[in-house]
Amino acid sequence: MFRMGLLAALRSRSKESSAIGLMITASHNAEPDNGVKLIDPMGEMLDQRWESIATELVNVPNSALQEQLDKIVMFSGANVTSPALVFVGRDTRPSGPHLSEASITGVEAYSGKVVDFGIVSTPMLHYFVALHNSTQSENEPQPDHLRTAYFNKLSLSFIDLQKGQTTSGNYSAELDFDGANGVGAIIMKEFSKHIGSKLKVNVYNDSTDVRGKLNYMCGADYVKTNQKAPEGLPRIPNRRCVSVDGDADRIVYFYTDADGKFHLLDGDRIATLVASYLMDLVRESGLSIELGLVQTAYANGNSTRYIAEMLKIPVACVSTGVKHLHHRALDYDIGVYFEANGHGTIVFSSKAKQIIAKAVKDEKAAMRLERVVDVINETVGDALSDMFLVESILAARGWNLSDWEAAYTDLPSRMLKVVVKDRNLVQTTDAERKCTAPAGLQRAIDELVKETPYGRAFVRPSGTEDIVRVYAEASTQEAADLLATKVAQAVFDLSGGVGTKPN
Ligand SMILES: CC(=O)N[C@H]1[C@@H](OP(=O)(O)O)O[C@H](CO)[C@@H](O)[C@@H]1O
Ligand SMILES: [Mg+2]
Repeated sequence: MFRMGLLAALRSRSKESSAIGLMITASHNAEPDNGVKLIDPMGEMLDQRWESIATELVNVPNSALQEQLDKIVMFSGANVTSPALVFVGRDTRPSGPHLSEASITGVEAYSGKVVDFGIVSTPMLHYFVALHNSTQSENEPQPDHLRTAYFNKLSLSFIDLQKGQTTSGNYSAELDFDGANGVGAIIMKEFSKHIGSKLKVNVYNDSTDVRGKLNYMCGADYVKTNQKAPEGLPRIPNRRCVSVDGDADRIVYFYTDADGKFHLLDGDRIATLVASYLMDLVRESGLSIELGLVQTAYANGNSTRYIAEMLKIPVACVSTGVKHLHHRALDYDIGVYFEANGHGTIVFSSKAKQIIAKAVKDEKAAMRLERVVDVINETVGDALSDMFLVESILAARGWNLSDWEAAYTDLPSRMLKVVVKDRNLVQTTDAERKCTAPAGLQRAIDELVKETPYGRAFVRPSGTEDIVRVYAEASTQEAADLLATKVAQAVFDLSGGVGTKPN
């Protein structure tokens, strides 16, 4: 953390002293885990070329630290005598204050200036960085002003989007919120003060309970991975529920029906809901704006078919990781991107924003489009901002969750992990949908998929854990489970599996 403080100060200097963000969080992972996310001046993720620089910097021995820093200075052309500014934030982990202190010490050791925001969500810090650099870069940073701007931006546009709703239909303005015992719960309670009666949000898993550990048996990742409701929420039949993750950049919706069956509405569902709504607004307002959607290979096959065949919206598939989705989404006038796990947002080109702003005077649909631009945190996926948008769309359509779910039926799927000696032995191409190494693995997968109706499967090395991930889908859950297991066995046999063979 200390060295990431140094690096953030250096990065600021390499970017004309713009503010750089340093967020201490391990997101959806277990409470004892830790991590750090660096944020570039426009609020985007750290430039990919700096990822390896960061990795090298944390791994050199103390004796080589200065020399390594000098190398980065040379590479980046940073002027070491110019000012540096770093915005620091952290999630609610018990390790946070200590790690935050270490990173602040790093920035200050390199004569950088720190603004410490304390506990914030990851998307908030992204937004603060972007807003400061784009509007206030000449002035002293104003933390309170930035915070207020964030809450106002989202809540005022949400309130506006709720105005003039004619019919509520099956929509009810109340939901149960699983805060994962993290910062999402704190932020949601703050928002409730701003949005008042527009939406009643019952916040659970807000870590007031001493047993409430971050992400433990709750949160968006738990719900998505286990395909079941989190602990800590009442089981009210058909109640609309949401779960966010530990740093509130992911969100999924779910409900339990009257028969006790669990229904998940994940990132794919949010993407299709948002894209179809935006498409309607664009068509209604007659604007010439090109809309596109970006997914990864983990998107359910039926969501992709629905987007391409029913919505007739162009859909692209890219490698896992938000940085890839975000980058590709920038190719469209309006780019909607979501990972199946619920991390995503919308990006609007400046051309799209101009066209919308011009049309606002005489077009109701354009006016709503403009409000959508405002309710969205374009810098990165933001659970709260995404929730406000989904709520506005459900209200406008008069939908409950089963109305939303009726658009298409998910194909049953299964995800497995395989521990191997060296995950880098597995190499992929075609947005990770095919593997090129080890020899014979792709042929084995192809054979297994051929035997499975509606079968699809792929494997890839995780970018965040030392494992190979297996994904399979098929027309039935049994078939998806079987396909995933057989593919996992092939990975185990051909890529140096460790421990017991998947069964
Ligand atoms: C299948 C899956 O959910 N993978 C996650 C996970 O990446 P892996 O590279 O699969 O470990 O963590 C990433 C960071 O949170 C997230 O962007 C991504 O979607
Ligand atoms: Mg997260």
